[in-house]
Amino acid sequence: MKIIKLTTYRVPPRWMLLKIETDEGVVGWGEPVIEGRARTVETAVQEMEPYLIGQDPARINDLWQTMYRAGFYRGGAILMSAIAGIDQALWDIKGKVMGQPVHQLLGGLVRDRMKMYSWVGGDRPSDIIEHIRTLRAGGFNTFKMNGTEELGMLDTAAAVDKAVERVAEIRAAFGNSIEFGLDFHGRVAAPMAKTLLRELEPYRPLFVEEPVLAEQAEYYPRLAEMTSIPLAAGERMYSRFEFKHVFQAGGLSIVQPDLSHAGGITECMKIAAMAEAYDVALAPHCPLGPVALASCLHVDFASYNAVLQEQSMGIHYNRGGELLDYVINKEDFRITDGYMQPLTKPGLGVVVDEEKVIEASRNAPDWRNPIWRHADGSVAEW
Ligand SMILES: O=C(O)[C@H](O)[C@@H](O)[C@@H](O)[C@H](O)CO
Ligand SMILES: [Mg+2]
Repeated sequence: MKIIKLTTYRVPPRWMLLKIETDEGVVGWGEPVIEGRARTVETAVQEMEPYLIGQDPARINDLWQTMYRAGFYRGGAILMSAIAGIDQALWDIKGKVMGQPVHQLLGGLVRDRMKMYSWVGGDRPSDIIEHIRTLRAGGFNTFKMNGTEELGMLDTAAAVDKAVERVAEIRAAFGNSIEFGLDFHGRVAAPMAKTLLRELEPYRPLFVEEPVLAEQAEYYPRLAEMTSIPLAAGERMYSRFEFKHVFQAGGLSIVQPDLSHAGGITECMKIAAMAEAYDVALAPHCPLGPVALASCLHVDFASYNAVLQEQSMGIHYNRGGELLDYVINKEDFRITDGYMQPLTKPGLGVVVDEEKVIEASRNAPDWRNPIWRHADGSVAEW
């Protein structure tokens, strides 16, 4: 079997789907994308084509290593997202050829169902209580929200109180009947992280995500020393070579590699194994589309230390397109009592509505995240 064609489709709300065709008619789908840089990743996928056309899609490991090493320069958000989506599509092809869901090719199920969580509250966390109530009625009991709005490197007690009050309201409304993670989203600089973590401690969030920016990873162990709140990060780390420094330094209780940013299934399985060796939990990041989510789930169902899975149904980014809009087998993505079952169709288990994808790709908007500014006019981390 040989790879004969790669086609990318940028589609609303902010995703990109990749179709890899073979000379025997087997097709694989991937989701190579960096939110807000879809066109850049699209060019990177096109630049990877010479390594793939005419090659045997079964040789995923060789194709992965060639894409990673052959161009001399390597790593980073763009190239690793391009490799990620291609890798996903190659696993999709392999599963279809072998008539097996990908998790079976990864050693089979390590659990019967996977715990999912849902975003609440949007960019500027508001009316969270109602949002949690609605989602709880649908069976979720684990949530994530932004921990704060924009925050200065040195901000006020009032700004800290505002962030803490929101969390206090949640505990007052729901007690310990729900769990929630707080995503600092890189908005909190090191000087403020300690204060916020200390003030949030009594409310016992399930985790705090990106307590500081990934480029400040050396703070993770120091922050972990001063809080009992589990610290999580990983969506802006792109290979096992980046994660290894974090495992060695310690500080993270949970790693959140993104299956569409960190080299795909092949790489994230290696990151998951490294994490297990350090007793670090796995909670793949996935605010994206169905192929990215399916790829996460196959890794989750084959990884002992997978504890939680993000999914984008109803997320505040999904304007103009929802998680399952391009999926024919929507019933396979049902979430019951906050859990998903394994995807059992051959490959990744996503039956893509290609007509809808092609139609939606005709005038897909170029999604960009908002540019926030502090009161003094300087750019704020979004
Ligand atoms: O935890 C999450 O889902 C992420 O922080 C998410 O909010 C961002 O990755 C966003 O997709 C960037 O455009
Ligand atoms: Mg996040």
